[in-house]
Amino acid sequence: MTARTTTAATRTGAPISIESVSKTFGLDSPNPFEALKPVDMNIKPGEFISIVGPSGCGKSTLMLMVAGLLDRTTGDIRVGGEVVKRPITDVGIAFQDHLLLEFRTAIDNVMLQATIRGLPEREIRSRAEQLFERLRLTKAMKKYPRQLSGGMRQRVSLIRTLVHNPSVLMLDEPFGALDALTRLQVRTDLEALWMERRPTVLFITHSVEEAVGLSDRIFVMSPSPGEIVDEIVVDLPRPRPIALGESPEFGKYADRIYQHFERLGVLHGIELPKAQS
Ligand SMILES: Nc1ncnc2c1ncn2[C@@H]1O[C@H](COP(=O)(O)OP(=O)(O)OP(=O)(O)O)[C@@H](O)[C@H]1O
Repeated sequence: MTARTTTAATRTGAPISIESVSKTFGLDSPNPFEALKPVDMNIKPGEFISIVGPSGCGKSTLMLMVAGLLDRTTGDIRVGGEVVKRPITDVGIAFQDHLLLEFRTAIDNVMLQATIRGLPEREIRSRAEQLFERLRLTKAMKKYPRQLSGGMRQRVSLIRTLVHNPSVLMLDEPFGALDALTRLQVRTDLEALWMERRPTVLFITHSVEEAVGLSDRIFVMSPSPGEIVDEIVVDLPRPRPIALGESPEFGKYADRIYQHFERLGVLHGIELPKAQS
């Protein structure tokens, strides 16, 4: 797939279609391992999708296949209408580990996107500076990662993921290592940034609260080998409040996901919150 040539201002989210995509590792070995059963998803341009499921169910495997970083065993994946055959370029990817280079300042870490992708440096620097300001991180721009808190580092990583204004964002547990308060802050920042330009987002999380707080649609996966057991449309207004967990609407969505986890043996002996009507 070639990088799109549209300017940052005009780019919008790309549709993603996933048809009967499965993954078995070590097919040629004596002990092949089925990590993912066939999965189907149709993601609309600019949609915010979460995938929730227990550890090891194949969430990251699916994301890596959509990004073209891992071969699929069966099925078809299209991003922006093009079949994924190699790593896609019009994408921003963030993982739980912020992966900032220690010997580069925050702004220089972000500017790596321009260097690696051969993008116009002035345009990207100006957008980077706007994003630092937007996330109240202007003072952190010239600091090195070791001089920043964990939450600041993760937000710098988010800026690096977004600075080239990709059509698709793939976020694999990006808040996993953060404390609860910082998670709330980064979640709010992510929703606000997404609402400005609406890239298509694939968000992987263990957190039911984050999935409901951020998504247009949630795909719930079974334990390994993973398959999709439910698809939930989250019909809540945006921006969503920080204290969403206290609202009855939130309770209904969260309850539905927890019921799956209980039925599938992921949760045992836990008193589930009763959805209020
Ligand atoms: N390269 C590989 N070779 C063999 N098995 C692998 C490989 N990569 C992943 N797996 C296995 O596939 C399964 C799914 O892994 P994956 O990382 O996709 O799960 P996950 O749902 O993202 O888990 P977590 O939430 O813990 O990050 C796991 O059992 C994992 O050990």
